[in-house]
Amino acid sequence: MSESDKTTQYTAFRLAEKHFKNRASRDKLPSLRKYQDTLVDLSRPHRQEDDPLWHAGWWSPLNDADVKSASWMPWTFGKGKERDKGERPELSISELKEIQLKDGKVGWIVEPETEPGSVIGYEEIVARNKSWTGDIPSDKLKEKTVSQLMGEIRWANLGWVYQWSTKSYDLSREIPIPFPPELAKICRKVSASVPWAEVWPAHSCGWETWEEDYAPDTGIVNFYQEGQTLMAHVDRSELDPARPLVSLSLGHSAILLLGTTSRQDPPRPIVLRSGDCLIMSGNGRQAYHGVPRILEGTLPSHFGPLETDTDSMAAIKRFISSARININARQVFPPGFQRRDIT
Ligand SMILES: O=C(O)CCC(=O)C(=O)O
Ligand SMILES: [Fe+2]
Repeated sequence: MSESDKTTQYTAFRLAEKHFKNRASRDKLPSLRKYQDTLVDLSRPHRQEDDPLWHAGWWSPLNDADVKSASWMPWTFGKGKERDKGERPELSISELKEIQLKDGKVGWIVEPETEPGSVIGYEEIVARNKSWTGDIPSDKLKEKTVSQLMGEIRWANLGWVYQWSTKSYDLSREIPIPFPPELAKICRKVSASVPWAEVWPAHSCGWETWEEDYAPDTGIVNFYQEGQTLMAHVDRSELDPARPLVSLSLGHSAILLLGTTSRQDPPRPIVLRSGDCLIMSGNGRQAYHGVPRILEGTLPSHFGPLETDTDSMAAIKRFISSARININARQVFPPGFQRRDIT
């Protein structure tokens, strides 16, 4: 089978995943050239020197290993230090709508082509969640030390217990793991800072009440070691298909691919740095998305160890030194719905 036959078997989403996943060129981040027209880089710092991505050489022509054409070379005009690293091109995000957030910060609206999701309804979601069987550890598993497990942990639950393999919540338990009130406060504050009428001027997807009643009750904390990925998916196990999902990034930067309702459409790469916040809401909740790459060498310097670190802070910093953490807060039960007896 020829190379071109092989590539036509893949969806556009899969091809983008393969591009960003590719670690064949050691110490080289994937080239951005193919995607630069659509790349969203949320918090482009004013000084490149302050940007761990720049330090990691993301913008360097040396990282264009997979591109043979020499016709695109904004790099060649770099001076001094910049010549070594490559100059960061002015990537345009001008086609994105910029919004003034109520807390004075700036946000951007990315509109994937998606249809509104249908309200699944309590019965269906309960039926779906009934298929949750819990995790039965295989008896072939060997004992592991805590540090071995720390390298393997993929996610933890806050609130209702979520199982990635079945994409369902365990609603059989009466009381979920408590959702940390401080985290709920942060997520509510983030959501309240969004002028929703400007985000959804032509749709009513329920945003009119979010300022009062958005209250995340569940969070998935995803842990990614360098080299680990999250495949394309849509999160649709929550009762309301449109309510905000607040996603916070910590540690290494990552590429999140944001597609449409079809995997056949090419996704848009979004750089998520430590501290970035992505909110998925309304129709946007129906978009395929995934994380094909943790960008090595991009840990902000403030995660470096300090003499004064407590033991727990030192352990956290050791973990994050090769990892990214994503906190993904959702509201499973909108107002008026509660877990009913489903047994
Ligand atoms: O890691 C991320 O940024 C995305 C995680 C995600 O899509 C999810 O938890 O549903
Ligand atoms: Fe997701």
